[in-house]
Amino acid sequence: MTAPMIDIDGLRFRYRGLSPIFEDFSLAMEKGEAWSIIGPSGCGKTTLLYLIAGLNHPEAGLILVAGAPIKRPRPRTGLVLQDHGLLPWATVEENTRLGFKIRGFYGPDGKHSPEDATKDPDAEKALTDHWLSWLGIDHLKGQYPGQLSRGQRQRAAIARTLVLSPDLLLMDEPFSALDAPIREELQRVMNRFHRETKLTSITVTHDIEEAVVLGEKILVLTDTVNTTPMVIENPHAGDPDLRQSKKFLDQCHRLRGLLENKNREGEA
Ligand SMILES: Nc1ncnc2c1ncn2[C@@H]1O[C@H](COP(=O)(O)OP(=O)(O)OP(=O)(O)O)[C@@H](O)[C@H]1O
Repeated sequence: MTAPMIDIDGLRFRYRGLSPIFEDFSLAMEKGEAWSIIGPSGCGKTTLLYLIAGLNHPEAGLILVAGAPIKRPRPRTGLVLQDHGLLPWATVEENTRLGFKIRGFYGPDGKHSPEDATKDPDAEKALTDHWLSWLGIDHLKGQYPGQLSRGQRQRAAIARTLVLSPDLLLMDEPFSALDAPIREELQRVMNRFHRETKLTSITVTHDIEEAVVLGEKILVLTDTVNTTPMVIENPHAGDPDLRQSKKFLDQCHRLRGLLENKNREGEA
């Protein structure tokens, strides 16, 4: 059996002076799975994502990613945030290539760039062209972020992450600032991405429909301390016609019920 992509073992975490968010929390996420994380505001969704990203550090327990304990951010983990974070003075193409520049600056040090990375300008150009075109924004590569719609900016941010060939994709509320039709369009893009690449991905969301559309497995967190993880199996995530199906409505209804119960437990 191959090792899980993410193996969380006995995690304890709290911010200084606050009550614990995770206590003896263990969970495995297998290679190739698409996960959603949902839960009430302040329950620790982003905190968990940042722990997996190596931006937060456990007080106790261990988090392994691709078999190695996480002590700091790893170069092969891709992170997409709600606020796309594009450089306003650089074009879409320059923004997309930013990661290559940073990797080129530091060299293959294992921190900013994988230790086996080699500099290959032709490969970098091919990857940039591929992902800009795959995301449908190649015609915008000479534009600046201020000239793009929000959805186009988020596509550029995704391209910038994907050109670096991550083996794990973490997304924190990536589409929450977008209007519903654009958000649904980008969810379809990510469904297609997962079908084609089978990259392990985790999306933090507060949106029940988004959790059901994107996550083959849905982790439900609670705003009291998280101990035993609650995981909902959601095998129909990514089906192109899911939104129109009864399965979708049923799953959203079930998740809404769980979240309401969890909130009530939190208030009790
Ligand atoms: N850097 C920090 N220092 C101290 N407390 C923090 C920090 N970041 C988050 N918190 C607190 O920890 C708790 C969990 O925060 P987190 O951002 O992980 O929640 P979330 O589930 O992602 O919330 P939301 O859905 O509102 O984004 C909250 O009570 C938050 O106020």
